[in-house]
Amino acid sequence: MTTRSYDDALTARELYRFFRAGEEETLALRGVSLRVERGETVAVVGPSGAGKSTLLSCLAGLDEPSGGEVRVGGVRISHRPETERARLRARHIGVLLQTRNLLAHLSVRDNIRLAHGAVRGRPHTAAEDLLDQVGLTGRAHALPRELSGGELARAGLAVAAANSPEVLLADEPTGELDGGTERLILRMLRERAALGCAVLIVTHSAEAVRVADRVIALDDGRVRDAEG
Ligand SMILES: Nc1ncnc2c1ncn2[C@@H]1O[C@H](COP(=O)(O)OP(=O)(O)OP(=O)(O)O)[C@@H](O)[C@H]1O
Repeated sequence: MTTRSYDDALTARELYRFFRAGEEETLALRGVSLRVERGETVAVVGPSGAGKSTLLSCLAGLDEPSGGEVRVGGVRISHRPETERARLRARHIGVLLQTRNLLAHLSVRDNIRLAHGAVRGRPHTAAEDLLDQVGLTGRAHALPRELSGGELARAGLAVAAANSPEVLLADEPTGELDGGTERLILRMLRERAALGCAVLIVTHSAEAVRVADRVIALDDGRVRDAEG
């Protein structure tokens, strides 16, 4: 039996995020609180504009919430200088964004190796094993521009998982995949969770929702419902 502790979880408390453009103000997050335990896979769902990507960016420390806080392994990542957030992210968090996360001039394998080198002393999974897990064996030497949308997402996931992060965050990891490849990716994410990772995915996929331990529904910047 695994021992679970509050500090091991990814936690967000009362997150607010306002955007101001000229006269116009958008409240993308209106007091979102959530928690993801080690070993747990959580799916975040909701209509377009609900705040899902904004939430993921705040959880990853890529964006600063206007209010509230985010903790990873008990350590606050929000409301810190960007360099500190980047250091914490490199050490503890793997993130796949909708804009994807590969450097254009490096092959898929070199992108993974770059992620390996980002933090010393962390266990990392060999590039070949990661490519196998995401179904990209044989594409190690490809440049990002030579990959399809679905392949880019899978390569990005391999990079996100390279340093065995405690928290894995992925925005639409299976959005452009056929059924078989989607199941492969969901299995890879579940395996990461089984190794003790806290996995959170933003998704519109019914299959991803089905395999998640828990679903958090966002609507208009608020958590509407939680099941599981
Ligand atoms: N940088 C920004 N500046 C201004 N408004 C923004 C910015 N980023 C997001 N928003 C607004 O915040 C709201 C939430 O956007 P977000 O991208 O988080 O939604 P989403 O649920 O991920 O949508 P989708 O499913 O379409 O990707 C939207 O109204 C969006 O227009």
